[in-house]
Amino acid sequence: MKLGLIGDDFTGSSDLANTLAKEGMRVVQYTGVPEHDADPSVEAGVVALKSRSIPVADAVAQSLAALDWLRAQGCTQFFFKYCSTFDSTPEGNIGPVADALADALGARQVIVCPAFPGTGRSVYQGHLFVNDRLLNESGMQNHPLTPMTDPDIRRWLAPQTTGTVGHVATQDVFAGPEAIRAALAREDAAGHRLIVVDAIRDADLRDIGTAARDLPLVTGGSGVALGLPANFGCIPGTPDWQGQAGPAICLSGSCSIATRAQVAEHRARNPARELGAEEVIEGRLDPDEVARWLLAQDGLPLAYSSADPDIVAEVQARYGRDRAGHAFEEFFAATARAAVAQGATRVITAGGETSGAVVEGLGLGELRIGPEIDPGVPALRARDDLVLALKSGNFGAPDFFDKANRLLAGA
Ligand SMILES: Nc1ncnc2c1ncn2[C@@H]1O[C@H](COP(=O)(O)OP(=O)(O)OP(=O)(O)O)[C@@H](O)[C@H]1O
Ligand SMILES: O=C(O)[C@@H](O)C(=O)CO
Repeated sequence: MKLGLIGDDFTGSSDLANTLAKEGMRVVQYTGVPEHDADPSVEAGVVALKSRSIPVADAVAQSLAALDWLRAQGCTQFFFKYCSTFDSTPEGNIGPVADALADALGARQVIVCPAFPGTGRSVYQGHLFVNDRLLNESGMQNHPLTPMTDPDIRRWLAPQTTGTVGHVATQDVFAGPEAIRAALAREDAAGHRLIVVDAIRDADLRDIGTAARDLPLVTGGSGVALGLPANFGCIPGTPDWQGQAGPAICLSGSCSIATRAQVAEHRARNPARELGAEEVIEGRLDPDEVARWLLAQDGLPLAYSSADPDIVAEVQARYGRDRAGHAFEEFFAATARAAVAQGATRVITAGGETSGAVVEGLGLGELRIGPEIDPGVPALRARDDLVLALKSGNFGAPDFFDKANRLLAGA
């Protein structure tokens, strides 16, 4: 293994694996830290954690355990993947995990770059944009777990790290890899270890990748991984894919804007069942029964709890944010388990936390990466009889569920 990657959620990890696979790396996504060594043919190993919204100390401990395993597999460079919308709170977990990994590796000049132009996320003069909106006006200010209320990544990161935050601005990035290297060295000399790097185009990300060739640790969204495989001599290509026959189900616990639009579009033409917060949280809904309902439908069935921000706020005020979140996640995991036990072979999930709960609930250890469905979302093979698509909240075209199902089926 050459490149060792640690993802703070499962959809984000598959987004990252997708980028590396398209750039020609042989990549596998692991659910948590594996207990065995990797197959020697794997060039890039993505250890998917569910560490974005857990207590800081747990996120740090899990990330360090992942780092130990990746080091033991022979990796020479490491990557910490977080969300392209920099999902975190003033306590963490991006800063503390980046600090801990940098300490363990003795790394300096640690790039911090959430940009992902393919999905509209760019970093300009230290500020994160989603398309033409600043992050804090993009809808992310209403995120149920990590509301993002400041678009200045330097300012948002500052309270999360023990050091000071540096910046490599667009004018240096546009000047190419040598200028980026020089700017990183300048920020290092000024005493900054975590350095926010601007990027607004894929070409910028490739140049940053070239500049990062000898850096032990890079952090960011999947975008900044774009330029890394070339440093290992990889050549872009399309991963192989064998379609999977059998029944499909969709599960959505994401309340993000893109998912809510996808749910509305899907519901208009397919069987869809809304999971009521009261019933789920108070344990009055049976996941086996919901799984039976899903498998009894014609068309592509969807079970969802996706709701508008005012409804989510009411649910959280009544039950508490964590209790509500966990109840839905456990419910989706149990429903997926029951549906697969009853014969489902294609499972499409929306939402990072939701997808993580489902993959863990299904006990899937390794995911092989197939072709891209939409930017940031690959087809995944878990077993000979089970394929998945794990969609990040704000990713995907309006008809994502249908599109994913067609590609997973090999149509
Ligand atoms: N109706 C609801 N009321 C309150 N909380 C909900 C509701 N539906 C889902 N949730 C919770 O909101 C959280 C949504 O997070 P999740 O990561 O799954 O989606 P997302 O944030 O849109 O995706 P991503 O992290 O990929 O951007 C989960 O913890 C989920 O259980
Ligand atoms: O980077 C992104 O936006 C996604 O991969 C993600 O992590 C959303 O949960």
